[in-house]
Amino acid sequence: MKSFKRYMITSALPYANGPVHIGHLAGVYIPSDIFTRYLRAKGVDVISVCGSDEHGVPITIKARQENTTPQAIVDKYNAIIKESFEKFGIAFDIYSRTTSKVHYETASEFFRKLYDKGVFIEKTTEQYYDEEVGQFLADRYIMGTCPHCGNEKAYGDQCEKCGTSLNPTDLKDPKSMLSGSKPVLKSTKHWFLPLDKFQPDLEKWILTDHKEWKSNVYGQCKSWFDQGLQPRAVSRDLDWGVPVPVEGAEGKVLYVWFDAPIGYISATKELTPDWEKYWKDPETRLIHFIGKDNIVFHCIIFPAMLKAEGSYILPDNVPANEFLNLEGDKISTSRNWAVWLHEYLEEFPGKQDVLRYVLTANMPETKDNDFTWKDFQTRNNSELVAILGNFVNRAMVLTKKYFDSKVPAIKEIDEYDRETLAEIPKIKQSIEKSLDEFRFREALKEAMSLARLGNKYLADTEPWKVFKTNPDKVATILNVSMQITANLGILLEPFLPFTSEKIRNMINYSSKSWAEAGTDNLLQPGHQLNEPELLFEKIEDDVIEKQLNKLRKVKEENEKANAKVAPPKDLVTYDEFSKMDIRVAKVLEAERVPKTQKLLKLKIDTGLDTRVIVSGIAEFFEPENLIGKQVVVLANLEPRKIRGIESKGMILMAEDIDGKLQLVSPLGMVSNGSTVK
Ligand SMILES: Nc1ncnc2c1ncn2[C@@H]1O[C@H](COP(=O)(O)OP(=O)(O)OP(=O)(O)O)[C@@H](O)[C@H]1O
Ligand SMILES: [Zn+2]
Repeated sequence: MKSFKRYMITSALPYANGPVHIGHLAGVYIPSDIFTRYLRAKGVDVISVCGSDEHGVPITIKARQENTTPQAIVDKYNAIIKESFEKFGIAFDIYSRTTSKVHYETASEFFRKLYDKGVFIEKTTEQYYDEEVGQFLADRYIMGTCPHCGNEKAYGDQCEKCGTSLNPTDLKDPKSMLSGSKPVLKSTKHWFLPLDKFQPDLEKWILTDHKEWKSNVYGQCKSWFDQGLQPRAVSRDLDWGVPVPVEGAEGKVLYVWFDAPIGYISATKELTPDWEKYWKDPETRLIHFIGKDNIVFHCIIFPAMLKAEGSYILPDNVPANEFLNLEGDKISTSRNWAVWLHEYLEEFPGKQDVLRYVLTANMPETKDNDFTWKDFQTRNNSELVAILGNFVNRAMVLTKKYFDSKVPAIKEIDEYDRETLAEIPKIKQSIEKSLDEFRFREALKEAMSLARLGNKYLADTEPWKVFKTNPDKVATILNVSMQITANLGILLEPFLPFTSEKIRNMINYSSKSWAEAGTDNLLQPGHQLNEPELLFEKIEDDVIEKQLNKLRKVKEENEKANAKVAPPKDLVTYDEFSKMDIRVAKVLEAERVPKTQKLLKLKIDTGLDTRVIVSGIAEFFEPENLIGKQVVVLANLEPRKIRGIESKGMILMAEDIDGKLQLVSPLGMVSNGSTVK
């Protein structure tokens, strides 16, 4: 790898329309923090910046909903987010915000420079305009009927029911969300960044020159290139954001994804007058930490902007993570399905490192991953308490008991002691190798293997049994144990900064310099230790149960909020109803239709005959559980071929509001073929 003089680390700017949750930490801020702390411990010249992303439409919508101003919304969440990061030890050099004065100037100048160089394409397009309010409507401000699925609450950019991405003009019966009126099309001018022109350069830069990037990142970039890059509008008709700094752009602001990444530069500018060195000197290694939904912005759009500007370096790596889920469901701010950091801090005071540990151990590095409270408890109790905490505590307490808290000198040393000490530099090396490759889970595992080593060493050597007969042996054992403890104090620092500090305080060794770790004589004989202190405590079942109950409540509330009974249908005559031949039938055989997810093939006895019905219920029933059950069927439905199988009739089901199906069956025994009327 090319060697660099300094590092510029950025972490995705959290969007200031809500607090931060465990997904944010696991996806972006913990990896960024581990990496930064590691570099600092090595004495590398590094700056790490972040800040709140405070523009864009969702913030204006939230302000409108809460009857307040966008500024009030971002002030509130910026403060909460900033404090959560500080308390979790996420050690940015600066946490800024995109509403800062420096940012307005920087983003404005950046746009202006590209404009003056003639980079942009100017295009006039037709866009929806709300005549009552006198404002162009952002895609998210338009609601209408989805042309694909008929959902009446589809947005101008996407139908959240069927997932199709839309243009506002695709919607049937569009309505302005500002006034409820029908919007009209009106022409408006915008500036587009011609990404297609940058494609050859970007493609070579990533696909040829950065084959070492994580495969999830590389793969996503490749698929963007394969589709072919298109010009992208970088301005919006909106009154919240950085005004487009050119004539004739009144009422227009920079697109939030044009403005946000420039926030990294502005934050650096606020931090140091030396900022240009970190952004423009090719000897700086620029690294963006982000989650997977931000890949295109950091690997394609922002680099295109930087290239167009001309004086900036491009990122050397973008080690994006996949997503963290919570108890099997996608984390969601709007559905309150999250573990919020500010709440965790109140409910688990002093346990920041436990969460840091669990989130690192489960980091969604190569695929989406799940956070569960049960796993949180297990990792705390059987790893942090039983291994790391137990080892350090034993080493400290025994040294206090036998040697008055002074590190004893090695007297006699055997093969096992030597082998144990020889592991220390090896473990340090593997941690480094993993960190250098952004494999944080692996790195943490290696660091913990040092604690495991110590724990096993003490269990095997049993100094508490040996002291009476051979105190010299015990001196050696505890010297070895204290060397391991001291190494843990340094090597754990990037991962568990609070615990590492506690260890270093206990052993009276303040340096966390990475260079010092990896040796077997960090603590000299006679070195005075401080009082032992417990590092972790057991987490009991009731604590976990409380968290699970909290989530259950959220689920129930969401279900209630979404509960919607299907609308009534038109009236039918008795004649129409009586045409339906509805019968009780018994399931004789049931099997899955091969190569399908949803279909079951059922053989049933209708009393009239034995026949086959294909039913789309495989997601809800195991075939063997249906056999022998009485069901209700519409017997005279026209036969239909499904997957080559003739299906005669339909099994009736009750569909719950969440889409789950239940069989309909007579309450008492009746014979097959009984009619339902
Ligand atoms: N569940 C998650 N797992 C991993 N990374 C995440 C997760 N949620 C958000 N991120 C990442 O955190 C960074 C900041 O997120 P941002 O504030 O933009 O929120 P978001 O993606 O809108 O999330 P949310 O909808 O939950 O608020 C982004 O890089 C994003 O990819
Ligand atoms: Zn739809």
